[in-house]
Amino acid sequence: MERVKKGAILVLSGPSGAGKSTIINAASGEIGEFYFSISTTTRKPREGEKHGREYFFVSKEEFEEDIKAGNFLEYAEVHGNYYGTSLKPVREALNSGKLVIFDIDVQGHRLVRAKMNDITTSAFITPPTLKELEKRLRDRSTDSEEVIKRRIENAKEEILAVGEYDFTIINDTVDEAAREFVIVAKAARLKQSREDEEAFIAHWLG
Ligand SMILES: Nc1nc2c(ncn2[C@@H]2O[C@H](COP(=O)(O)OP(=O)(O)O)[C@@H](O)[C@H]2O)c(=O)[nH]1
Ligand SMILES: Nc1ncnc2c1ncn2[C@@H]1O[C@H](COP(=O)(O)OP(=O)(O)O)[C@@H](O)[C@H]1O
Repeated sequence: MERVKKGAILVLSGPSGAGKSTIINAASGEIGEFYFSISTTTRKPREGEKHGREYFFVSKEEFEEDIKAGNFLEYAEVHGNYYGTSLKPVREALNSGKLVIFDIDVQGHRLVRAKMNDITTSAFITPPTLKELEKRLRDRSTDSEEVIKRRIENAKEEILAVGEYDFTIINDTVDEAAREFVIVAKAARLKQSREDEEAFIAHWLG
């Protein structure tokens, strides 16, 4: 009997400006094949963002339709907007044995844990200090001062959830944080096939 391979999940969370996108991009060539879950959001696109690449940008009404239809694996309100993970593509990627990477907030992480704990690995990423986070958010120049202030206030809450994650990555330099992310992704892959424990045992027994 062939050992059936099923996918695994890697959740990356951290405050706005932590470096989640930067680290995933920097490490993407080193972590083998993976599926990045593109979320749906009611946030307005930033300059340079493309529908279907960073996010699926929808109206509040469309998002609420999707909630009603049961289309989301999880969703949450973050910094005053809705963000959600569509169930269908994630299910397909997991069924084909892929590592699925989520960039979602601490509420989303709790929901994924509640549903798929046995195949989930998680990492919380943060700059070394709140002060450095503020500096990076301002230097990124993608958000208004009002939006930045809100995100900094939320960061003070989000950091309290750091202990809920398997790993913490301190994003001091991009190179080092990306190297650590590669190790975390390898660890996440070790949870592949855990769903199929019974099939594995049957195969092992011969
Ligand atoms: N729960 C949940 N959170 C999400 C999802 N997509 C993105 N987020 C989180 O929403 C927050 C804001 O994301 P974004 O507006 O892109 O800002 P950024 O973190 O500054 O790049 C981040 O903490 C993301 O991790 C999702 O599908 N579900
Ligand atoms: N190690 C680092 N040192 C300095 N700047 C960084 C570092 N990592 C990321 N940045 C910068 O900080 C900003 C926030 O990073 P980003 O990846 O957009 O964060 P997130 O996706 O978590 O919101 C970006 O302008 C990015 O270029």
